Amino acid sequence: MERRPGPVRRGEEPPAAPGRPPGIRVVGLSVWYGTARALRGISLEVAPGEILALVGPSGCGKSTLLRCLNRLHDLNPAVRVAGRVLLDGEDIYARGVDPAAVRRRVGMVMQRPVPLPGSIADNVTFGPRLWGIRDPERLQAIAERALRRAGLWDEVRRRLGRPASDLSGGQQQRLCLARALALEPEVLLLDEPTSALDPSSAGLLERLLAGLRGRHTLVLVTHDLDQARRLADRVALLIGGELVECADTVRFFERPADPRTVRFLAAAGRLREESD
Ligand SMILES: Nc1ncnc2c1ncn2[C@@H]1O[C@H](COP(=O)(O)OP(=O)(O)OP(=O)(O)O)[C@@H](O)[C@H]1O
Repeated sequence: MERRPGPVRRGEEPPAAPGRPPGIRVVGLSVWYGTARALRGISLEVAPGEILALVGPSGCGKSTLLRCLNRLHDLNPAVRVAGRVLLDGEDIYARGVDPAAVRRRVGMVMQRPVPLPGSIADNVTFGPRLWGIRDPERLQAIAERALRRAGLWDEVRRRLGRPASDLSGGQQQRLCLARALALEPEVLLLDEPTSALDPSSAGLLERLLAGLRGRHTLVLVTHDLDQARRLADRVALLIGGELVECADTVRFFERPADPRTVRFLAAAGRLREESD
């Protein structure tokens, strides 16, 4: 099987061809915002091509963990990250690894769709243009492919030059997905991607994400336990910055091992009674 190269070092062209997506291994990861510790020695693995859902009460550190996986905290000097994050065995925090190249391999979709100023096409081709692709035909092909994969092509094909802000909220979130997919990321991080959407747009996005399984490795932060159950192959529960349990989705919901998981699921009304 084709192996992808490791994290790209400064001055190298990042990999673009999709092959087997990488596995992720998080080892002893801790994060501090100033002196406040937000993550406490998290270790977990994400298998190549699977969807891992991160769940837990508000403030438990889900988004903090997600932002470690593409070195987004590097942009905030008040944040300290300790530990390792390995993509196919290579530490993305190793000396000489370019964070921008990591973020190309590890794309992200945020909770609220925030289109960039400019047209629909400009939004989708933003990343590829940043990485030096100039040929208009190539950019158009990239935009079409990404918009198709994000389920938006048929709705926007005749108005690619219109402002992205003209789109509905649900369309804007799919545009953000297209913008991330335009760089052919191997890993996709999703921070509550459907929570700001109406149920129909949320359902559509969820089906699109399910379709990405296998071609990308996905890590999804969600408060929606039904969504985690529908989408994820495995679920990880964080409480107070600690990893409580990481298990196959069915086992997580039906036979949780840790009493704190049992309490969390019971409080959310998601624990089936023995007699069920
Ligand atoms: N930029 C920041 N500066 C300071 N503290 C922060 C920052 N971001 C998060 N925190 C703190 O770190 C802890 C974890 O926050 P985080 O956003 O990762 O939790 P979360 O589980 O994603 O929460 P939610 O479900 O409410 O989005 C919280 O105590 C939060 O207040």
